[in-house]
Amino acid sequence: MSNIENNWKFSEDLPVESPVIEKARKLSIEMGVAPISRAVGSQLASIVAMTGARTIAEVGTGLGVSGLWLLSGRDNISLTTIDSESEYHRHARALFTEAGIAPSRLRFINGKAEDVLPRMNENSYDLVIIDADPDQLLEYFEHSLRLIRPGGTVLVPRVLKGGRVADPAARDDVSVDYRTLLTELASSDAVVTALSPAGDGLLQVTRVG
Ligand SMILES: C[S@@+](CC[C@H](N)C(=O)[O-])C[C@H]1O[C@@H](n2cnc3c(N)ncnc32)[C@H](O)[C@@H]1O
Repeated sequence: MSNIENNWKFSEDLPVESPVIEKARKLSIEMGVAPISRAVGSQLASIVAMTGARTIAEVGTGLGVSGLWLLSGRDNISLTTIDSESEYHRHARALFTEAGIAPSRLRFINGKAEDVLPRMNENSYDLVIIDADPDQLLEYFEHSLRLIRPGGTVLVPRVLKGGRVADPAARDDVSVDYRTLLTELASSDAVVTALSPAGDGLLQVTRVG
Protein backbone atom coordinates (compact mmCIF):
# COMPACT_ATOMS: atom_id res chain seq x y z
CA MET A 1 0.00 0.00 0.00
CA SER A 2 1.23 3.53 -0.73
CA ASN A 3 1.61 6.13 2.06
CA ILE A 4 -1.52 7.87 0.79
CA GLU A 5 -3.51 4.64 0.94
CA ASN A 6 -2.13 3.93 4.43
CA ASN A 7 -3.14 7.41 5.59
CA TRP A 8 -6.62 7.00 4.12
CA LYS A 9 -7.14 3.57 5.69
CA PHE A 10 -5.85 4.74 9.08
CA SER A 11 -8.22 7.75 8.98
CA GLU A 12 -11.16 5.50 8.09
CA ASP A 13 -10.41 2.94 10.82
CA LEU A 14 -9.75 5.45 13.61
CA PRO A 15 -13.20 6.90 14.42
CA VAL A 16 -15.14 5.01 17.10
CA GLU A 17 -18.83 4.68 16.34
CA SER A 18 -21.49 4.50 19.05
CA PRO A 19 -23.33 1.17 19.27
CA VAL A 20 -26.41 2.75 17.64
CA ILE A 21 -24.41 4.09 14.70
CA GLU A 22 -22.79 0.67 14.30
CA LYS A 23 -26.26 -0.88 14.29
CA ALA A 24 -27.51 1.65 11.71
CA ARG A 25 -24.46 0.96 9.53
CA LYS A 26 -25.01 -2.80 9.67
CA LEU A 27 -28.72 -2.50 8.87
CA SER A 28 -27.98 -0.02 6.09
CA ILE A 29 -25.52 -2.39 4.42
CA GLU A 30 -27.94 -5.33 4.83
CA MET A 31 -30.66 -3.28 3.10
CA GLY A 32 -28.35 -2.26 0.25
CA VAL A 33 -28.07 1.42 1.22
CA ALA A 34 -24.51 2.74 1.29
CA PRO A 35 -23.86 4.71 4.50
CA ILE A 36 -21.25 7.45 4.73
CA SER A 37 -17.86 6.17 5.88
CA ARG A 38 -16.59 6.44 9.45
CA ALA A 39 -14.09 9.18 8.57
CA VAL A 40 -16.80 11.22 6.86
CA GLY A 41 -19.10 10.68 9.85
CA SER A 42 -16.49 11.93 12.29
CA GLN A 43 -15.86 14.96 10.04
CA LEU A 44 -19.58 15.75 10.03
CA ALA A 45 -19.69 15.63 13.83
CA SER A 46 -16.59 17.78 14.01
CA ILE A 47 -18.02 20.37 11.59
CA VAL A 48 -21.24 20.54 13.64
CA ALA A 49 -19.23 20.99 16.85
CA MET A 50 -16.92 23.66 15.43
CA THR A 51 -19.60 25.66 13.63
CA GLY A 52 -22.15 25.40 16.44
CA ALA A 53 -24.78 24.43 13.88
CA ARG A 54 -28.28 24.19 15.32
CA THR A 55 -30.49 23.79 12.27
CA ILE A 56 -29.52 21.06 9.80
CA ALA A 57 -31.25 19.77 6.68
CA GLU A 58 -30.28 16.45 5.14
CA VAL A 59 -31.10 15.18 1.67
CA GLY A 60 -30.88 11.36 1.77
CA THR A 61 -31.65 9.98 5.25
CA GLY A 62 -30.94 6.36 4.36
CA LEU A 63 -30.96 4.34 7.58
CA GLY A 64 -29.65 7.30 9.57
CA VAL A 65 -25.88 6.81 9.76
CA SER A 66 -25.11 10.36 8.60
CA GLY A 67 -27.92 11.83 10.71
CA LEU A 68 -26.69 10.08 13.85
CA TRP A 69 -23.16 11.33 13.28
CA LEU A 70 -24.43 14.90 12.71
CA LEU A 71 -26.53 14.76 15.87
CA SER A 72 -23.54 13.53 17.87
CA GLY A 73 -21.72 16.81 17.15
CA ARG A 74 -23.58 18.87 19.76
CA ASP A 75 -26.81 19.05 21.76
CA ASN A 76 -30.02 20.81 20.76
CA ILE A 77 -29.74 20.35 17.02
CA SER A 78 -32.89 20.22 14.98
CA LEU A 79 -32.58 17.94 11.97
CA THR A 80 -34.89 17.96 8.96
CA THR A 81 -34.19 14.87 6.90
CA ILE A 82 -35.61 14.01 3.48
CA ASP A 83 -35.85 10.61 1.80
CA SER A 84 -38.09 9.18 -0.90
CA GLU A 85 -38.28 5.77 0.88
CA SER A 86 -40.71 5.67 3.81
CA GLU A 87 -39.34 2.29 4.92
CA TYR A 88 -35.88 3.82 5.46
CA HIS A 89 -37.48 6.59 7.50
CA ARG A 90 -39.25 4.05 9.69
CA HIS A 91 -35.94 2.36 10.54
CA ALA A 92 -34.07 5.65 10.96
CA ARG A 93 -36.74 6.99 13.31
CA ALA A 94 -36.41 3.88 15.52
CA LEU A 95 -32.61 4.20 15.54
CA PHE A 96 -32.75 7.92 16.47
CA THR A 97 -35.11 7.03 19.34
CA GLU A 98 -32.70 4.31 20.46
CA ALA A 99 -29.93 6.93 20.43
CA GLY A 100 -32.00 9.00 22.87
CA ILE A 101 -32.80 11.84 20.47
CA ALA A 102 -36.03 13.65 21.32
CA PRO A 103 -38.63 13.37 18.52
CA SER A 104 -39.17 17.15 18.80
CA ARG A 105 -35.66 17.65 17.35
CA LEU A 106 -36.45 15.63 14.21
CA ARG A 107 -38.53 16.31 11.14
CA PHE A 108 -38.80 13.49 8.59
CA ILE A 109 -40.00 14.52 5.14
CA ASN A 110 -40.92 11.61 2.90
CA GLY A 111 -40.71 12.66 -0.73
CA LYS A 112 -38.46 13.31 -3.67
CA ALA A 113 -35.90 15.97 -2.88
CA GLU A 114 -36.55 17.72 -6.21
CA ASP A 115 -40.16 18.28 -5.06
CA VAL A 116 -39.42 19.03 -1.40
CA LEU A 117 -36.41 21.39 -1.63
CA PRO A 118 -38.15 24.15 -3.65
CA ARG A 119 -40.80 24.38 -0.89
CA MET A 120 -38.30 24.84 1.96
CA ASN A 121 -37.58 28.28 3.42
CA GLU A 122 -34.49 30.16 2.32
CA ASN A 123 -31.80 31.36 4.78
CA SER A 124 -33.10 28.90 7.37
CA TYR A 125 -30.36 26.32 7.95
CA ASP A 126 -26.86 26.40 9.40
CA LEU A 127 -25.91 23.22 7.52
CA VAL A 128 -27.31 21.29 4.57
CA ILE A 129 -25.94 17.88 3.65
CA ILE A 130 -26.67 16.32 0.26
CA ASP A 131 -26.38 12.53 0.02
CA ALA A 132 -29.11 11.35 -2.36
CA ASP A 133 -29.44 10.85 -6.12
CA PRO A 134 -25.99 11.70 -7.61
CA ASP A 135 -27.53 12.59 -10.98
CA GLN A 136 -29.43 15.46 -9.35
CA LEU A 137 -26.56 16.92 -7.34
CA LEU A 138 -26.39 20.21 -9.25
CA GLU A 139 -30.10 20.88 -8.74
CA TYR A 140 -29.92 19.94 -5.03
CA PHE A 141 -26.80 22.05 -4.60
CA GLU A 142 -28.50 25.17 -6.05
CA HIS A 143 -31.38 24.75 -3.62
CA SER A 144 -29.03 24.12 -0.70
CA LEU A 145 -27.18 27.40 -1.29
CA ARG A 146 -30.57 29.11 -1.05
CA LEU A 147 -31.54 27.25 2.13
CA ILE A 148 -28.44 28.04 4.16
CA ARG A 149 -28.13 31.33 5.99
CA PRO A 150 -25.10 33.56 5.22
CA GLY A 151 -22.17 31.82 6.91
CA GLY A 152 -23.92 28.47 6.59
CA THR A 153 -22.33 25.41 5.00
CA VAL A 154 -23.32 22.85 2.37
CA LEU A 155 -21.71 19.41 2.67
CA VAL A 156 -21.57 16.80 -0.08
CA PRO A 157 -20.15 13.34 0.67
CA ARG A 158 -19.12 10.97 -2.19
CA VAL A 159 -18.23 13.91 -4.42
CA LEU A 160 -15.18 12.17 -5.93
CA LYS A 161 -17.27 9.32 -7.38
CA GLY A 162 -14.82 6.50 -6.84
CA GLY A 163 -11.94 8.29 -8.56
CA ARG A 164 -13.87 9.27 -11.68
CA VAL A 165 -14.00 12.99 -10.89
CA ALA A 166 -10.22 13.15 -10.50
CA ASP A 167 -9.73 11.25 -13.77
CA PRO A 168 -9.84 13.68 -16.73
CA ALA A 169 -10.45 10.71 -19.04
CA ALA A 170 -13.84 10.08 -17.36
CA ARG A 171 -16.20 12.03 -19.63
CA ASP A 172 -19.61 10.76 -18.46
CA ASP A 173 -22.13 13.51 -17.62
CA VAL A 174 -22.02 13.08 -13.84
CA SER A 175 -18.20 13.08 -13.64
CA VAL A 176 -17.97 16.15 -15.88
CA ASP A 177 -20.69 17.98 -13.92
CA TYR A 178 -19.00 17.25 -10.59
CA ARG A 179 -15.56 18.25 -11.91
CA THR A 180 -16.97 21.50 -13.30
CA LEU A 181 -18.77 22.28 -10.04
CA LEU A 182 -15.65 21.67 -7.94
CA THR A 183 -13.49 23.74 -10.26
CA GLU A 184 -15.93 26.67 -10.29
CA LEU A 185 -16.36 26.62 -6.52
CA ALA A 186 -12.60 26.61 -5.97
CA SER A 187 -12.28 30.03 -7.64
CA SER A 188 -15.55 31.59 -6.41
CA ASP A 189 -15.43 34.61 -4.06
CA ALA A 190 -18.98 33.95 -2.88
CA VAL A 191 -18.03 30.81 -0.95
CA VAL A 192 -15.17 29.29 1.02
CA THR A 193 -14.59 25.76 -0.25
CA ALA A 194 -12.66 22.74 0.99
CA LEU A 195 -12.48 19.24 -0.47
CA SER A 196 -11.52 16.45 1.92
CA PRO A 197 -10.47 13.05 0.54
CA ALA A 198 -12.22 11.27 3.44
CA GLY A 199 -14.45 8.42 2.32
CA ASP A 200 -15.15 9.10 -1.34
CA GLY A 201 -14.59 12.83 -0.90
CA LEU A 202 -16.38 15.36 1.30
CA LEU A 203 -17.07 18.77 -0.24
CA GLN A 204 -17.54 21.63 2.25
CA VAL A 205 -18.89 24.93 0.91
CA THR A 206 -19.52 27.89 3.22
CA ARG A 207 -21.55 30.86 2.01
CA VAL A 208 -19.72 34.14 2.58
CA GLY A 209 -22.61 36.59 2.26
C1 LIG B 1 -26.52 6.90 -0.14
S1 LIG B 1 -28.08 6.79 0.59
C2 LIG B 1 -27.99 7.89 1.99
C3 LIG B 1 -27.18 7.34 3.11
C4 LIG B 1 -27.25 8.18 4.37
N1 LIG B 1 -26.93 9.56 4.13
C5 LIG B 1 -26.29 7.60 5.39
O1 LIG B 1 -25.11 7.95 5.40
O2 LIG B 1 -26.76 6.78 6.18
C6 LIG B 1 -29.05 7.75 -0.53
C7 LIG B 1 -30.47 7.94 -0.05
O3 LIG B 1 -31.09 8.87 -0.92
C8 LIG B 1 -32.42 8.48 -1.12
N2 LIG B 1 -32.85 9.08 -2.40
C9 LIG B 1 -32.47 8.72 -3.66
N3 LIG B 1 -33.04 9.52 -4.56
C10 LIG B 1 -33.77 10.42 -3.86
C11 LIG B 1 -34.59 11.52 -4.23
N4 LIG B 1 -34.74 11.86 -5.52
N5 LIG B 1 -35.20 12.22 -3.25
C12 LIG B 1 -35.06 11.88 -1.95
N6 LIG B 1 -34.29 10.85 -1.54
C13 LIG B 1 -33.66 10.13 -2.48
C14 LIG B 1 -32.39 6.96 -1.12
O4 LIG B 1 -33.66 6.43 -0.79
C15 LIG B 1 -31.32 6.67 -0.09
O5 LIG B 1 -31.87 6.46 1.19
